[in-house]
Amino acid sequence: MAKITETMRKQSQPLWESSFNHPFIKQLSAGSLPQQTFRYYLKQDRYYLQNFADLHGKIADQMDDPDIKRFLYDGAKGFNDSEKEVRIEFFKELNITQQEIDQTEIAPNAYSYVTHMYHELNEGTPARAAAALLPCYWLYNEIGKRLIEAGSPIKVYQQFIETYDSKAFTNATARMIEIVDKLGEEADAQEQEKMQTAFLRSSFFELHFWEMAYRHEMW
Ligand SMILES: Cc1ncc(C[n+]2csc(CCO)c2C)c(N)n1
Repeated sequence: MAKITETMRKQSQPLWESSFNHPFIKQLSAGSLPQQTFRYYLKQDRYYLQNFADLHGKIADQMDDPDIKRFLYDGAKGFNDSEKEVRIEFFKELNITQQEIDQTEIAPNAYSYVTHMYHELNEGTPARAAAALLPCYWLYNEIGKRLIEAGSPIKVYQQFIETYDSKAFTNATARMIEIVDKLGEEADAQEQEKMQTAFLRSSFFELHFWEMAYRHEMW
């Protein structure tokens, strides 16, 4: 039988293709993405990343397998240390002040995405929540791999691309795929379908995250 992540990846292909071809990504690579748009993205992504780390911990609490537990706890912590450091650097380079951060309200799509992930955990199961986390790793890794060759003429955009093509990040993505496959094997057919839906919805919110930033979406 096909691995559950193979099915998920196939089902989400049209959404992922739209992410690869989104003007945000095309312009990030070409260097023509307005800095204001990238600033907007970073400020919104801050909310996302905080909640993403928090969710890793909450899902880990509910996992039985000690290796999976450790990976997820490390993921929550690893984000706090390394990815956050990169972001703090971006904030400095783009003069995003603490005051500006404090004054930024979470935008509709970021709110919906985060709410979706908590819903999968709180009203669903840890396996569905883990499936909801996976596009975050996997889509960004595929974007990183696609963009790395051409790179970007803008320094911060280039740094952004490099973050997601790194060996450490590629390994973390592979491990997260393995985890979701294992949880899929342990699930019955109905639960597998719910995991697939959780993955597909996150893929939708990933696509709309670019669109949200591109349009500077507001309530
Ligand atoms: C909307 C959105 N989706 C995915 C990522 C990428 N990302 C965020 S945390 C993490 C895991 C480990 O660092 C990854 C891959 C992002 N930044 N913003």
